[in-house]
Amino acid sequence: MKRTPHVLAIQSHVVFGHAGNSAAVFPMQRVGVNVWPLNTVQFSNHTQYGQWAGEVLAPHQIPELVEGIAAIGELGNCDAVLSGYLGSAAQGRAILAGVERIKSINPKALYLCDPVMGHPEKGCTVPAEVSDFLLEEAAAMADFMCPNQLELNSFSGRKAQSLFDCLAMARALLARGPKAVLVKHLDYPGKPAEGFEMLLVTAEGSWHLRRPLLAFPRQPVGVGDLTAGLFLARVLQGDNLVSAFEFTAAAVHEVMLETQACASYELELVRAQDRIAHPRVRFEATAISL
Ligand SMILES: Nc1ncnc2c1ncn2[C@@H]1O[C@H](COP(=O)(O)OP(=O)(O)O)[C@@H](O)[C@H]1O
Ligand SMILES: Cc1ncc(COP(=O)(O)O)c(C=O)c1O
Ligand SMILES: [Mg+2]
Repeated sequence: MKRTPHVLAIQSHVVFGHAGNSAAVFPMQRVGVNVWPLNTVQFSNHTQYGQWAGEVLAPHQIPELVEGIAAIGELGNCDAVLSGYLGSAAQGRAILAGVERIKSINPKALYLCDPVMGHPEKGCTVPAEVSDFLLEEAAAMADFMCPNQLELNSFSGRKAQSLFDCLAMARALLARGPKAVLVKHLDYPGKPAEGFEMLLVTAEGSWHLRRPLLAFPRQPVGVGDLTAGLFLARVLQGDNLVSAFEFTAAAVHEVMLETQACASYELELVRAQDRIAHPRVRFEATAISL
């Protein structure tokens, strides 16, 4: 029988709704992965509501929790680490120390870093020390990075001017160490208005994918976290990177369709669960080059 993969997922938790682990854990489980959620914050709701209650986990808790798992002899069963929103560079360094510890016991373990910097237009940004940390330190250790275009622009210090420019930026990030860069959401002048586009860049090649752009009165939050979690889950299930990319686009689109049909602001993950596991739609990634 095929072993069930295990993922240590280090990101935020919201009590109500879906963002961070609250957007990623259930879908990862639904596609067949055991998830160990390590919640970096516990907030009442995601921050786009403009108000929330709750607390940030003290940075020393991250190594303590990882050591606790080591102490019961289970850390070597960790197949991958997923990290999302970071409150500080210190929290990021604690995560990298955990990744290093896990890779020393299980050299095959993977690390996916979602370099969350928020959307300036959504009113959510991270301190400069966090973006420096992501580019200078996390990229060197990550097997996969999943920025959106705003995050990629921020790494590059300029705005992408074309699709090929996005590709060049993703390749520059790839050159810092990861095996693959998944750009979850492209944005460039001249992008067709009716499409939502993504990019996968590896040492072997680059692939572009377009799915329909759906209209929402308020953009749902947590889509990036869902995307990163599903991509990692499918890679751990044995998909090649292009198949995992195509699966992720389809499964996320199914969630967006269900969310739109329910006129919901929060992602309809429970209602869409069968379609997450078995998407009815399919989008083909097409190879592109510079
Ligand atoms: N098919 C779609 N149609 C319309 N909006 C979408 C679609 N897929 C994702 N989105 C929206 O696009 C943004 C996704 O951007 P991305 O950068 O991947 O993630 P996030 O902002 O969640 O980290 C979110 O605002 C999400 O609600
Ligand atoms: C607590 C929390 N975690 C994570 C996120 C990131 O979500 P997204 O996937 O939309 O980038 C947000 C966005 O507002 C948030 O409030
Ligand atoms: Mg995001």
